[in-house]
Amino acid sequence: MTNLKSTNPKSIAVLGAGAWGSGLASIAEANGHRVSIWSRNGSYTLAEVVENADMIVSAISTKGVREVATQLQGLAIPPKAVFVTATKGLEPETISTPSQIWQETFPSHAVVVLSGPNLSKEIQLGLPAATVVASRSKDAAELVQLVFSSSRFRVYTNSDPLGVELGGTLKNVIAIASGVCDGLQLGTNAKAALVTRGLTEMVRIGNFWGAKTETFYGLSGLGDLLATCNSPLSRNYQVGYQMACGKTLTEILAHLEGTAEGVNTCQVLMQQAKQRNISIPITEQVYRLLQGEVTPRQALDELMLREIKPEYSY
Ligand SMILES: NC(=O)c1ccc[n+]([C@@H]2O[C@H](COP(=O)([O-])OP(=O)(O)OC[C@H]3O[C@@H](n4cnc5c(N)ncnc54)[C@H](O)[C@@H]3O)[C@@H](O)[C@H]2O)c1
Ligand SMILES: O=P(O)(O)OC[C@H](O)CO
Repeated sequence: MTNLKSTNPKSIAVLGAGAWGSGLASIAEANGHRVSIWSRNGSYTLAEVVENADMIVSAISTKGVREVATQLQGLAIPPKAVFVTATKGLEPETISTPSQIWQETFPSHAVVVLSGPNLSKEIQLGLPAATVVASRSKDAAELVQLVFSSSRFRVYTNSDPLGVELGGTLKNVIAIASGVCDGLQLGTNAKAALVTRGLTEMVRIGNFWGAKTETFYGLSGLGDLLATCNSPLSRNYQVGYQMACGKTLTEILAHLEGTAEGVNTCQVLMQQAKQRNISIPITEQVYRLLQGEVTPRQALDELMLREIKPEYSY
């Protein structure tokens, strides 16, 4: 059965040759598109890669997004090129999401967020997965949907780019907590409670910033939360798991393959929560753990012994 729509081959520039940039490049290439990849250490220049691009896909870690966007600003970008961002983080200085950085830098271009339960190692193995592409431009989201959809990668459109982007970003902190939960062997009940209350925390922060509640119950929120909180393939989960096993954050990060965005996201969220009086108790304990202020067991006790309260208080 093949009922996937197709589109003419497009020129796709992928920025970032890490795990996810390479994964997205492979999906687009397998769908017959012309893909060129740029990375800091690669042999092509940014100008060469974006020349004639129909789509510019960024899978750069948060820390490099503004720097690369600024470098691109001085280059000749095709006026109709669509920007796609797959980064899951927040810029500490501005609290901007990656899509906000791209939109601010390229105000006349459409920007699409691509986010979902997408552990790149599983996708490399050809295992089935689904994702979400979200934009204020329906046409741009539908174009990105066509470029990436395949029998192994099901792509849904969504009109809440902020909610989709925050789902992928905020779940990283809860994934660190889930790694701790498994590392301490706290059991399935504890994990269910943690992930469910983690989702409540994500909705609370997301609503504060203007994202829609229902987006967090979709693939880019709950979906990504389930994948990341249950898989040792997740780098964020690994940070928590290994801390629960007694390693220090410095030791873990020194050997971690790729980027665990949740470490920085947690700091940004805590600053915001303090300034704006938002209750994010799980994030607070992850923050204190990462800072070395509490042990994993003390963090657990702090959460369990909080003042008792009603379940819903968004
Ligand atoms: N790996 C996954 O399974 C996965 C899935 C979905 C989303 N993501 C998100 O995608 C982003 C990238 O993840 P990854 O796993 O590919 O990470 P990675 O560490 O493997 O790759 C990061 C890439 O960003 C580049 N980069 C970092 N700083 C830069 C700078 N200052 N200038 C230019 N380039 C810079 C690196 O060179 C590298 O190419 C993260 O935000 C992550 O949360 C990852
Ligand atoms: O390895 P992580 O923890 O960055 O998670 C990767 C993706 O975000 C999963 O969707």
